[in-house]
Amino acid sequence: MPGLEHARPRLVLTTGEPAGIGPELALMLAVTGDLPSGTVAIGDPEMLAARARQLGLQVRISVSQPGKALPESRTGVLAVWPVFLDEPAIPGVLNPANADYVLQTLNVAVKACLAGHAQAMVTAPLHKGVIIEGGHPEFTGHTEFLRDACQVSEVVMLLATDRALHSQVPGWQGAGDLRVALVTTHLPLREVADAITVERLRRVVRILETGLRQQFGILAPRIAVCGLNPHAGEDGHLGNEEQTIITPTLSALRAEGLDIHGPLPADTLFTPRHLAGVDAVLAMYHDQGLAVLKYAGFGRAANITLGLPLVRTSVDHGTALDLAGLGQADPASLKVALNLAATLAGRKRLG
Ligand SMILES: NC(=O)C1=CN([C@@H]2O[C@H](COP(=O)(O)OP(=O)(O)OC[C@H]3O[C@@H](n4cnc5c(N)ncnc54)[C@H](O)[C@@H]3O)[C@@H](O)[C@H]2O)C=CC1
Ligand SMILES: NCC(=O)COP(=O)(O)O
Repeated sequence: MPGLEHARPRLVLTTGEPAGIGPELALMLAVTGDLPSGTVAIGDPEMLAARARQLGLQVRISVSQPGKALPESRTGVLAVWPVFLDEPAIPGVLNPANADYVLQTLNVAVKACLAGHAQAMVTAPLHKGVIIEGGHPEFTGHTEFLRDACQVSEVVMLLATDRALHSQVPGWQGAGDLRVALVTTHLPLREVADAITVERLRRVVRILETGLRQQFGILAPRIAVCGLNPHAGEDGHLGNEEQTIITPTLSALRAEGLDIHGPLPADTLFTPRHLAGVDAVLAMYHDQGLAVLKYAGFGRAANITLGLPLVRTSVDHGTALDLAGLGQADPASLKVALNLAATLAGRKRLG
């Protein structure tokens, strides 16, 4: 958009499930002046103003429209592109009638990024179940939604703790700071093994390796890959996916020049000796990788979707309905996600 180009990247922040903690986390960061200055939130302005009043947060909601000039974000001001709720939101109480509202905030963000009105999108948490109940049975998460909205065939979910987000951390040993990517994302465990195919593993490793180089500036990423089964299959006695799929695929990728190790037993891969020198761990499924990541750094990590034509980051937590409307949720992960988005957007612009 000529004439509206920001010195700093514009970040669009979807405020997520309106009954969850997303709206109040955005408001909290506005109060403390921790929103990067080009940030604009997407959500219902009345809901945001009401949540601020309820929590006693002194925030002025400044409404604008995509493509129009924005007031600079500054302490006490939350710039908002409006999307309107279908029904009033009650903190902690899910309402499927607002599922379309949540998806609409994502559509506005994607459109803005693809049109160049924003340089990155950051997502506060949504509730997958209520979106499904609200008439979208195919919905499984932001990651897959963005893959489809951007019309790419594969994306990769990578979570990283705060320090590991910066590739040049001297002496990073992996003992407490991690980057973890997933081969499969939001699938019932029963379906995971069938989803691990040579083709998918190949595509995921390629996207991960490219993302580590291009987005994190790691020249020759070293990737360690978990096995699927206990003890990486125990030579085929505890499952054969390692022998039939994972090992041959990794060997082929190694022959193509990738610095890739495994499959390694997942229970010992996440120990300092095995993580030394490793830039990212590739886990086969959601809880195999994310349980460890969250143990290492819950609340100070961010989620990045690799393989999209736009920059997208997110928090490391969910909607925390038990905390919504109480003002007790910690905004630290949202701050990490916003700062990471600004860094990645800046790099993309330069690169
Ligand atoms: N990026 C996203 O949109 C994500 C969405 N979700 C969704 O969130 C919903 C709830 O998921 P759960 O598994 O219950 O995870 P959750 O992260 O919402 O809650 C797990 C526990 O962590 C606490 N917690 C979460 N965020 C916190 C914060 N910022 N400060 C302090 N404590 C916090 C909660 O109070 C709860 O005790 C699900 O529908 C899930 O799919 C989960 C993860 C990411
Ligand atoms: N646990 C991470 C997670 O579920 C993130 O999901 P999403 O970003 O794809 O919505």
